[in-house]
Amino acid sequence: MSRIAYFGPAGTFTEQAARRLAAGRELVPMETIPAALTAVRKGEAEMACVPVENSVEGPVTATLDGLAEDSPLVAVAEALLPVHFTVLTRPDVDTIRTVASHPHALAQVRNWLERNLPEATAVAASSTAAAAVAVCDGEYDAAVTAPVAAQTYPLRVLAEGVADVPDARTRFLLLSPPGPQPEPTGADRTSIVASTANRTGALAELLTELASRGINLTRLDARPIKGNFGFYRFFLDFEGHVAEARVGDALAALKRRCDVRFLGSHPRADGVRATVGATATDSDFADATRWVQAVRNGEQA
Ligand SMILES: O=C(O)C(=O)Cc1ccccc1
Repeated sequence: MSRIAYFGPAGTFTEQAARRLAAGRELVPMETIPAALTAVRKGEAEMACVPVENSVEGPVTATLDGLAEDSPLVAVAEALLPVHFTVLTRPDVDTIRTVASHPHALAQVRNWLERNLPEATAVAASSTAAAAVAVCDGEYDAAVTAPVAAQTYPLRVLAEGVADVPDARTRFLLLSPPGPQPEPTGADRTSIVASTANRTGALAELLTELASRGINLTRLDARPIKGNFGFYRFFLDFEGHVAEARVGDALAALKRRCDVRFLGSHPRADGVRATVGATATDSDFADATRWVQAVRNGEQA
């Protein structure tokens, strides 16, 4: 059976996403996001499941950096999970002085903590489930976790359904080494990372390549290139699939301009169909290519 490495330990939100994306496969928890990616790069797992962005806190930077560096991995599927939290404590604790969780989780329950546990100090843990493990071990008094952690660890539920922003969601990716793409569905997302020269208009030119081909951008993040202060990589997600003419044409144009790494084309979890700009359909591109060929052959002008 193929192994799927996921950002663990058991009881993380990512485990729930991995169960949805890779049902029936062997799921192997990894302590960190880089460790999950490394397991795939070393061939110890076939794929990895990791969080990539959150509707409240934005990008998961360990995932973005991990995708830009080292050997390429591509996203073949994504899951979108609603994120509300459970607060767990040991049955013997009566005063909560410390609350641990993943920084993204702490950021999403800040108001709740201020109102309900104003005396408690928030402590960052590597994941929500790692915080639960630390509470079991007596390191901290409470953990902000995924609901499933209440079934995974012998802890007492202090509060459920905790979320400062009611409709918060996190998107997760299933990553594999480069290989055949999932088939286009009409509701796909393509992701790339581009490093441009640091000069006037460089980013605007990249965006224009997409806009002029009728491609709708869904996310843009900048991350510093480490060891090179003031220089950035740009992570771009946009509607469409590499198999579609407008996307292939845009990727070729970007490749001529700068350093580009393809991070995959896969169906969107929300099923939102791509809006294709007028004159940017596959048949528009095919007609134009045929005309150029005919001109070259001296058959048309
Ligand atoms: O720590 C977890 O459970 C994760 O899977 C990462 C995470 C943290 C906070 C919200 C969503 C995902």
